[in-house]
Amino acid sequence: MKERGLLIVLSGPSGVGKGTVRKEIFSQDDTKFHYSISVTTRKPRTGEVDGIDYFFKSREEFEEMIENEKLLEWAEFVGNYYGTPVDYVEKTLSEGKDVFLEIEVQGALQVRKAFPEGLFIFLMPPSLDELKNRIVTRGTESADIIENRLLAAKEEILLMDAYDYVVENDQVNLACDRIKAIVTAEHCRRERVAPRYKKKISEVE
Ligand SMILES: Nc1ncnc2c1ncn2[C@@H]1O[C@H](COP(=O)(O)OP(=O)(O)OP(=O)(O)O)[C@@H](O)[C@H]1O
Ligand SMILES: Nc1nc2c(ncn2[C@@H]2O[C@H](COP(=O)(O)O)[C@@H](O)[C@H]2O)c(=O)[nH]1
Repeated sequence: MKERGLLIVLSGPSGVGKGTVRKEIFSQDDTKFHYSISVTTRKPRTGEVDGIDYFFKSREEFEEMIENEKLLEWAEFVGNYYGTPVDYVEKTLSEGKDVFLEIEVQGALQVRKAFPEGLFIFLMPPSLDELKNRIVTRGTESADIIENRLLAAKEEILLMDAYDYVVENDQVNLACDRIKAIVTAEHCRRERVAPRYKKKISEVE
């Protein structure tokens, strides 16, 4: 039977740079991760494409997916539903490929329960002032939604201890390198390299 892939979960407060870091990682030639496209009831932002950025659904459609157990996890975040289609994750992992989720904290904690063997990374802003600066500068949300996302961020940051790693996103390229190094180390630790070395050691003994 094929060895299952690694489930990598990148989470953190709104505006910290999860999407930016994820896109940078996926733009690099050596990336072998498979991005799980989420489902949301949020309206598309300018430039966002259905089936690439998200699968955009109505609330009724989303609730039907919950009802039919089509989601690995889901959360209502500042007025919209977000969720991870379970079939894609299961199929891709069973093909031995690594799956990359970019999700908020409530969802990540649900995935932790379903996949305790996953790799959970929390992306941290250099400061709360910088987080606010980033989300305001992005210019995609109204002032009241920004306020609510920043309020949520304060609660979310308190949960960082539930993650395996905390990575600071001070500079995009550095955050990407840190995440890629963590995944490589995790592969070595888990199954790829470690058993080979264990075998070599037992041969010496
Ligand atoms: N290291 C960085 N330094 C400066 N600006 C950054 C950095 N990383 C991301 N940004 C900027 O911060 C803003 C928010 O980034 P991004 O949309 O990737 O955040 P996010 O965590 O995915 O947000 P959300 O959870 O709301 O989708 C963007 O304008 C992005 O260009
Ligand atoms: N629990 C989940 N959270 C998700 C998922 N896809 C995205 N997200 C997170 O929602 C917030 C808001 O996203 P935005 O695109 O409206 O800015 C952000 O933290 C995303 O990471 C998901 O499938 N499940």
